[in-house]
Amino acid sequence: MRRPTRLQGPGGPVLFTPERETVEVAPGAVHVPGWLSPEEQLNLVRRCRGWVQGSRSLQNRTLPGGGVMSVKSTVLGRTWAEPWHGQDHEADASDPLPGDLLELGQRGVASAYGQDSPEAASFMPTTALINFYDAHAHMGMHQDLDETGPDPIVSVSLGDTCVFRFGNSEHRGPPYHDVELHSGDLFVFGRSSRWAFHGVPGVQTGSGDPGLGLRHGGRLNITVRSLRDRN
Ligand SMILES: O=C(O)CCC(=O)C(=O)O
Ligand SMILES: [Fe+2]
Repeated sequence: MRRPTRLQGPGGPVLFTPERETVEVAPGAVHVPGWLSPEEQLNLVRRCRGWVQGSRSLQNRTLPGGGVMSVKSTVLGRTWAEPWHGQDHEADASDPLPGDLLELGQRGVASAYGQDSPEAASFMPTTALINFYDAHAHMGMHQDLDETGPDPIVSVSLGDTCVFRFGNSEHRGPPYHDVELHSGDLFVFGRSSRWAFHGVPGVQTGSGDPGLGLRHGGRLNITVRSLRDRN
């Protein structure tokens, strides 16, 4: 877990960042750097390529207020009751979450909160959201409110490094922590941080390993979630 990471500036020198260690950024919000091995990252990128075909292609979604997101997204597994932000396939409550993602989510919770934690025993994810960030994409501060239950959100990063802004549960302004998420990092937020505002102000273009196979660079983010019935 404690290994130094290297950051390649676009066309610039290789910068050495300090050792990165697991940090509980706020109660219940845990950053685990270097969680996935390079091989696991490569496999996950390959799997993502298969998952985002056809009606599940990555698209710039329209927000309920009419704005178009700069991030391209798709959802796998169980979807929200209403067609999701312009998702063009019918919501299907029986869609199974791919087994690799179910297992990824459960492993993530166990790594962040401990194998013996209540969350590790009970987390049964139903849904995964895949986000793709190109050089110009960002995500504004928001709460993840679509899942009504208290289950944690499990987030995995692949490709370019980003700044993940993790705020408070009251409003979208400061105080917040800016956390660098590198390829292979895990970030889990639940418990009293479950409703914290968070966002991605930007990605460091070209910082990802070209060997990952993201043809034009960019960042993939997978969040594994548990969608409960609203009533
Ligand atoms: O890209 C990320 O790291 C965060 C994504 C996110 O917050 C979301 O999809 O709700
Ligand atoms: Fe979110």
